[in-house]
Amino acid sequence: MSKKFMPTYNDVVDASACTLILRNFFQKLYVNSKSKPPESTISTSYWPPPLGSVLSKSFQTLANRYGPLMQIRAGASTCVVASNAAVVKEIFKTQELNFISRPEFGGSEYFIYRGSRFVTAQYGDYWRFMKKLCMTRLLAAPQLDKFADIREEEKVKLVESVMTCAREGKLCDLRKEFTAFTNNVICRMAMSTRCSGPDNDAEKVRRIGKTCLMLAGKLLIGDILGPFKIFDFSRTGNGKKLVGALKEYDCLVERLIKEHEEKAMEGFKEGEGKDLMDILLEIYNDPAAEIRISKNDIESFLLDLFFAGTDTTSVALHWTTAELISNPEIFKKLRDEINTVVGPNRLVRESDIPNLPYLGAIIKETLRIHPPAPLIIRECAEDCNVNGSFIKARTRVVTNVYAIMRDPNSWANPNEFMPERFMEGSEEKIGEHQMEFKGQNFRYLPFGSGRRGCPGASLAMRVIPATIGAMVQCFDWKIKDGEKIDLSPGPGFSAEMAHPLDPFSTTESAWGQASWVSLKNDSPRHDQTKLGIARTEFSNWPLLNNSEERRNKFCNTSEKNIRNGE
Ligand code: HEM
Repeated sequence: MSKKFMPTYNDVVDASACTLILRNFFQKLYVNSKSKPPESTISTSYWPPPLGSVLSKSFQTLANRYGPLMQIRAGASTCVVASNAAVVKEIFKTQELNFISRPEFGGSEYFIYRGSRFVTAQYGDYWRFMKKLCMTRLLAAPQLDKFADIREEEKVKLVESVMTCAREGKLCDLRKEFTAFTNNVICRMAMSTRCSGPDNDAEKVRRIGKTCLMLAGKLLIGDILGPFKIFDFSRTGNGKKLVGALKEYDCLVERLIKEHEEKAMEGFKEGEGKDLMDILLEIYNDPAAEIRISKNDIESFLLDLFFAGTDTTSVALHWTTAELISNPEIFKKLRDEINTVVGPNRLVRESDIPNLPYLGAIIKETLRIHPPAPLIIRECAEDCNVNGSFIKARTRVVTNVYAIMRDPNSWANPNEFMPERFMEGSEEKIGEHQMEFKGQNFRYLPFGSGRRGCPGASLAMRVIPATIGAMVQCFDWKIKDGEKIDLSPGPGFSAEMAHPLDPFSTTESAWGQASWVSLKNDSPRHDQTKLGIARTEFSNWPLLNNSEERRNKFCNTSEKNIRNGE
């Protein structure tokens, strides 16, 4: 029952010359394929590459037509897409070991750390050793507890930075603030660096990471284009740039490793915490370690943590803020909960999270409706059958988490933001599995599932609620009358908002209403800290559809700020 799909190009937003070439290509492919026998019993569709469309949404639309397990061919690539809880249970649980590896992504040929990368490592001794290390030491609760001060300090700095913008009448670009915050948290935990100081190493890591992700994304599209790789200029342009960025990272981290080794030789002072690089170097130097890791492994692993942990967390913060601004009654209910449990004299702490169920429900609902990793990619090790359909060894299998967490068969009003569904006693009878993040409830998978699931879930579930709680305590957010925040997801693989919250501005009169209290914090480091807790009115910039108009507006304002010496 193999169905064929004639691609329509309505999905393709960028109607460029390239699209015309691709249209011819896909028409030919479609015609040619008519005479070929189907390779499997899975419904097959031939699909244009992702130029401008939201991949997870497009896959969801195709799944409505072709079923919860379908095969998609785009250019030289074939992949199988799973889109409902029952099918995914078979992949993630019943046949877990067969689907535990990840394929190498586009551009991996350019990765100087090839062979030692963790996120794309094949299931084997190295991956098992590193995963166990993550779960039992590096990202386990006792180690996360040791880093609690770092996260607390960075959260206060974030709040202060947004507040400074408000106080000085500057624009506040929330997306940048959240990215710098998550970047600082992970860089400080991993290698004791942050975006400050003369070297500004964390900022360098952020910039390099961003470049690598952008280039790897382009190369991935090159992968999909197959015969049209030539138009991607990857071999001459993006590939070289990627190698360049990775070499820059290599130099930076090698220096940091040297500094860490020198520090270890001197010996740690009492009470001085070890960061992840210190722990990894200990394992590197341990002759009895189960697996001997190299310095290359350490560098590559830290880059993976950075890739996997920074954007996902900041995107979740961004989406949660957008939903709270769009839903003032939910915002008010949350602030009431925080006022009752935490009070007005200190910021929400991670230890408060268990006592703030509505805050927890809001974060869970955000991760359901706007998953920061909407498509999970694995690879099938051996020929097998899933849901009665044959899947060939080495096939890429994409789990469409976005579609699963918006499946009307699993969720009431799936496209509505309703945190109440995650509260105890909810009529949705979500069940206790829903309350944890190991992905054993196969209709709720923001962090994936099983042994290959996200090792950073506990960290994310400490950082996101505490940060959102503090932001809700400190700021009032308002949209200009009659305007709405555009909650559409961004194109391609991205999980970001298509139209990020524009830079915010605040008015004098609103600032005049600010009330001040001092921040009381048990941690001795915060004794001296005075923080203004302000009920500040931020007005969202008009959401302009025209990107030229958006750019002009932003540039004009920046220029004005520069002229004013800000
Ligand atoms: C809201 C935040 C986050 C979300 C939604 C998220 C989501 C995910 C998902 C869906 C996967 C794939 C799981 C699978 O294949 O089943 C994953 C893998 C991974 N995540 Fe996260 N993640 C987040 C934060 C973090 C953080 C903070 C870190 C670490 C600092 C991290 C580190 C990783 C790593 C290393 C992997 C690869 C694991 C492996 O291949 O075995 N993530 N994450």
